[in-house]
Amino acid sequence: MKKGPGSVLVLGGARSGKSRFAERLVDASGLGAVYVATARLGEDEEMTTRIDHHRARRGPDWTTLEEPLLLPELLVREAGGDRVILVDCLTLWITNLMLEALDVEARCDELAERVANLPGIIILVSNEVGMGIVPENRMARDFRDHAGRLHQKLGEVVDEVYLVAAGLPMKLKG
Ligand SMILES: Nc1nc2c(ncn2[C@@H]2O[C@H](COP(=O)(O)OP(=O)(O)OP(=O)(O)O)[C@@H](O)[C@H]2O)c(=O)[nH]1
Repeated sequence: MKKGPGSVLVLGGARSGKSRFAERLVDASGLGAVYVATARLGEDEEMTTRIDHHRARRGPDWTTLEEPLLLPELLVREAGGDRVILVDCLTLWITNLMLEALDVEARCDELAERVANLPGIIILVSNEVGMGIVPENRMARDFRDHAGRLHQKLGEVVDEVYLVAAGLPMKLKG
């Protein structure tokens, strides 16, 4: 990964090892680490346990920010300086926008524009959800489409793209 300004998209399925890979990129940069979680805390016990594991793995050197909705705004505030920002994950952000009935496409356009223009290193983690059969449920189909469209938009503007499967990253761009 570049040490200068740059942006990276890390895609993968559930439990693919994408978060761990993204964290390794941050560690390798040697810069201050900011973890931006889009998950809402306290949704259920199982999620709380997962989050505890993530926090323990990251350790005390990371700054953690939790932002379920206002992600572009947060990046504008936090990007730049001697920090790397890791956003985990975009698919949960899309879910949160959908549950609030917000304009997902407009927010995704804004995110891609910010990522293309902000200083510093930004690493975005997202679930590749489009490879299964077409869901019967309308909301699930919309979600899948939003995620696919956002990944394409970001794929155009970021410097590097990886797809992680079985814990192994495959470089798609950069
Ligand atoms: N609110 C909050 N969420 C967190 C924190 N740390 C991690 N998370 C959330 O945990 C989620 C990722 O956890 P998992 O579901 O275990 O990851 P996964 O995608 O199944 O697995 P991998 O592909 O291996 O990363 C992300 O949505 C994060 O937002 C935290 O400190 N606070």
